[in-house]
Amino acid sequence: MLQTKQLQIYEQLSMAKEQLNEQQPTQQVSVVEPIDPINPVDYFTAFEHEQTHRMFWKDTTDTTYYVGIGVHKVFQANQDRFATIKNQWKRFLNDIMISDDVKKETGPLLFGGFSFNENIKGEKWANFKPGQMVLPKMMLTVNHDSYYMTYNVQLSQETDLDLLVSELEGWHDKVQETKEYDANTHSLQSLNSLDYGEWEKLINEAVETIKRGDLGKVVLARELNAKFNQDINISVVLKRLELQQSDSYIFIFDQGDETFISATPERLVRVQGRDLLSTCLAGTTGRGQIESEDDLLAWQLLNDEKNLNEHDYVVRMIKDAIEPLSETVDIPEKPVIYPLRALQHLYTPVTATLKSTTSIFDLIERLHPTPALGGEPRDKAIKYIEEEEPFERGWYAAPIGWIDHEGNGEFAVAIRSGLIQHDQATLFAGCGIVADSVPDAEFEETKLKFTPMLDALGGVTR
Ligand SMILES: C=C(O[C@H]1C=CC=C(C(=O)O)[C@@H]1O)C(=O)O
Ligand SMILES: [Mg+2]
Repeated sequence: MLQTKQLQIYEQLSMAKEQLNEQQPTQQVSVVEPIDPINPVDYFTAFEHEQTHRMFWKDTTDTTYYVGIGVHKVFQANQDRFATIKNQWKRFLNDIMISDDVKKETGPLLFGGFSFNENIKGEKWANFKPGQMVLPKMMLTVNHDSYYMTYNVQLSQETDLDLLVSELEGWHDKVQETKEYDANTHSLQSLNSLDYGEWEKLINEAVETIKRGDLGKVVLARELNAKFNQDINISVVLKRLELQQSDSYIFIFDQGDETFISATPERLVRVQGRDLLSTCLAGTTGRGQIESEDDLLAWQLLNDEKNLNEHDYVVRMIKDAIEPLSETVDIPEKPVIYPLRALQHLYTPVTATLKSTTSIFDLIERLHPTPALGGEPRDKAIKYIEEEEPFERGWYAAPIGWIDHEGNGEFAVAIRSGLIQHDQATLFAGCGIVADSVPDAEFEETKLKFTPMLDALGGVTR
C-alpha cells in the first residue's frame, strides 16, 4: 500500500497525480477529509433523485454510521464467494494509494452482502448476486462525534483536478437543497402471506422430522408481500427506522432500481484488530404494555426450556466455529435479555482473541448460517429449508456488512429485512423450530418479527 501525506483533498490528489508517468498512467486514490457534523440520513436522502447506488449502515450502538454513494468498484462472486471476495479485496488494496491520515473506519471500505444459499433461484432475486460488495465513490463516516468524507477516485494525467474536486464536494449543496421528508409518501394497499393452514403443515412436518431424530433444529420463515399505492420512498423508510430501531443495525443496499433493507439486531461477527465479538441471538417473546408485564415476559423467556433449547444450539455452534480460528474464546454461561421495540430475545455475547492470520471472511464462512438462521446439523437443515420453504430466501438471513482496508469489519445477519421493488416490498420473518414448537405460537412470533419493517414502511400491524 502506498501512502501520501495528509493535506486538503486537492493537495492529496495533486500529489498523487504528480506521481503518474508513462509506466503508470493511472492511479486509484482514496482521500479523506474531516467535515462538519451532518445527519447521515439527510446525506443519504440528498441523493434520492439521482440514478446512483446508495448504501447505508448503522450499528447497534447508534454511534457508527457509514453512508456510501456511487460505485467506484464492484466485487462479486458466485462459487467460493467468501474466499473469492477476500482475495479480490486483498489484490485491490495493493493497487490503491491511501492517504496517510486515513482514520479508523475511513478510506476504502467495502459494503455489501451475500445470499443465504450459494445459489439464488427465481425471478424475484434476479438482480442480486450470491456475493456482492461495493466500494463506493464517496463515503460518509460518523464515528461518535467525528465526521469524515472519503473519496475514492481514479486519476489519470488528463484529470482536471479543479473540476474533480468541485464535483466531489458538490454534495454540500445537495444536502443544503434537501427538502423535508415527503409526508405524502407511499401508503399500503394490500398485504399477502402464506395462509395459516400451509404454515401449520410446514411446522408440523418439521416438528415430526425433529422428533424422528433427523434434525435437531431448523429455522423456517415466511414471506409477506406488501403492495403500495406508489413507489416506496426509501429515505422515508430509513428515517422511520432510524427513529424506531435504535438497538438494531440498519442496512440499505441498492441494486439497480431495487433495494435490500434490513433492521436487524443480530450480529454475526465484528472484528477489530484481533478482537472478535459475535452474538448468539435466538429465543423470542413480546414486550409488555407496562413494566411489570414486560419483566414477567422477560423472566418467562429466561426460564423457558423451549427457547433456551433454541438458543443453546446457537451458542454451541458459534463456539465450535470460532475456536479453531482463535487463541482464546469467552462465552458467559447463561443468556441475558436483549430488548427491542416490539420483542425481546435471549442474548449471549461471544468474545475471542483471533489468531493473527484470521480474516473476517474466514469467520463468516465458518459461521454462516448459525442455527439462529439455519439449524442443526447445518447441512441437513439448509437442505430441509431449500426443499420445504415455499419461497427463495435470497439475501434474507444472510451476512451483510463491511470491511475496511485494515481488515476490521462487522457483519450482521439480514433478518427483519425486505426486498423493495418499486411499489412492492417482500418482507421475511422466521423462527427456530425445535421439538416442542407449536405452529400458532411460531406464527405469532413471525408476526411480531414483521413489525419493525412493516411499521417503517407505513403499514400498521398492531
Ligand atoms: C430468523 C429470524 O430470527 C432469528 C433471530 C432471533 C430469534 C429467533 C427465534 O427466536 O426464533 C430466530 O432464530 C427472523 O427474525 O427472521
Ligand atoms: Mg424463536
